[in-house]
Parts: sequence; C-alpha cells; structure tokens
Amino acid sequence: MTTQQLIDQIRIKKSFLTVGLDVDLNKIPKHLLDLEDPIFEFNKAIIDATHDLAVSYKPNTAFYEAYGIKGWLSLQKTINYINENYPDIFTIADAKRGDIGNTSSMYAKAFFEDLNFDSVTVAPYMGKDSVEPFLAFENKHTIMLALTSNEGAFDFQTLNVGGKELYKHVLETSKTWKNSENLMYVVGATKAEYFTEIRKIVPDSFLLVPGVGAQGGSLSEVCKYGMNANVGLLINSSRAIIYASNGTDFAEKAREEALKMQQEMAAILNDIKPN
Ligand SMILES: O=c1ccn([C@@H]2O[C@H](COP(=O)(O)O)[C@@H](O)[C@H]2O)c(=O)[nH]1
Repeated sequence: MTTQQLIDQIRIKKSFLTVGLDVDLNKIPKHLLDLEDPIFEFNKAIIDATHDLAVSYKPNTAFYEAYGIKGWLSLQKTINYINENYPDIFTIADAKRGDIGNTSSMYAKAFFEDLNFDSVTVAPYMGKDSVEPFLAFENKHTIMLALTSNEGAFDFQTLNVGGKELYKHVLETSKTWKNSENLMYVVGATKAEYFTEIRKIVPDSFLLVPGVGAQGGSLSEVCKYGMNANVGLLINSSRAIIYASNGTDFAEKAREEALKMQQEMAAILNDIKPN
C-alpha cells in the first residue's frame, strides 16, 4: 500500500485506529478453545467486527511465535484473511527485527514477500546497514523504534549523546538513508510531551503510536502535539479493544471500544484541514 492510499483510507473512514492483534490463549473466550485454530477464529471475529472502524491491524509476532509452528500458521491465516477480505487495510507486523544486512534482507522477505504485510517494525540499534534492506521494498514501510512507550525508553533513548538525545540522532540519521521515504517511526503515546520535538525532525512522517488504552496514554494529547496535515498518526490499541469481554459477546464489545476511539478520532479530524 502507498502512503497516499493510507491517507485516503484515514479520510474515508475518519479513523487512524490500529487494532493490535496480540492474542493470548489464556485471555480469549473459553468457547473458542475447542476450535481447530482458536487464535485465527478470534482474530477473524475481531477483524469482521472492527474493519470499518480501523485503518490498520498490528499483530505482534511474539504472540504467535510463542505457540510455535501453530502460532505462525495462525499469523499467516490472519494476514491472508485481511489481505483477501479487506485489501484497503494497512497491515503491520510488529516484529522489531534488524540484524546485519544479509540477515535483515531475509527478515524483510519473510514479512514483505512471504507473509505480504505492508509494514514491519524494526529496531535501529544496529544502524544503517541493518535497516536499509527493509527500505529497498517498493510500497512497503519500515517502522523504526524511535521513542518507545515503556519506562525502559529512558535507559538509552533519551540519553544525551553529544548534546542531543539519542532518539533524536536516530530520527535525524535515518532520514539520510537510501529510500528513507519508506520509513515510519514508533513513538509511545505515554510520551506525548516529546511529540513537538519529534515533529520538528520528522514533520511529514507517519508515526505508529502504541500506548493508549491499557498503558494509559492520551489520544487527545498525542493528536494535539503529533498530528500533521495528513494526520500522520496510527494510534494502536490492543488489549483495551480485543479483551473488552471474554464472553461470547467479545467481538461485539471489541467493536464498541473501537467505535469509541473512532468517534473521538472523527471529532479530532473535523478540526483539521486536509492538505
Ligand atoms: O513502544 C512500544 C512499541 C510497541 N508496543 C507494542 O504495542 C502493543 C501495545 O499493546 P496494548 O495492549 O495496547 O498496550 C503491544 O503489541 C506492544 O508490544 C508498545 O506497547 N510500545
């Protein structure tokens, strides 16, 4: 998917919601556990119930890898289901990869070619040659960790390095890499006060923003400081939506939570003018 197509979807749906598909067998409704592939059945019901309210889905691969080959197959069925039934949805493999160049190329093939995700998250720690192999794929997006939502973000990411915080070096340096137009960045909703500085460095880039809902970040604060003329934000919520109920009404309740977020987003979008 191109960036323009993503922007168009945001305008059409009046939503910049990403639903995180972080499926834990201990948390899903018990009646699904008797089915052959409970993870896929859960995802399918959540996707069918929320696809008109969200512009993207973000399975975190850890929740699939934890179940071995069966989990990987559930992930494959989930991405195929989205691509076949809702081709306008932007898909994010939250895998946080990155390694020496030839290994990164294999990671990129796995997520962009084999699984056919639109985007994958990567860690910047190994630098340019670990990220550029992902950037080489046309109309695919590499979402690099910049300032994460967790407390540990303050261990390294905000360290002062030569008069500037490390996350700022990451943002600035990455803009010089080949095909950097294919970059997006992860910035945690719990760090709303940093968005103004971040927008000075990457005014036009899309930011994937986890941390609203279960982690307590504020949608309105993030939008106030992080939104650009093309919206430029994908706000992720995982647990607060998908585990709204663990009864037979789980999909309905997930829709109710997604609808609340979408309505808040629609109201915010009403106040900004398109480019
Ligand atoms: O900085 C980061 C980067 C990634 N995540 C991931 O996003 C979701 C958040 O889930 P919630 O249930 O909405 O808290 C999850 O997959 C994280 O691994 C993040 O939270 N922060």
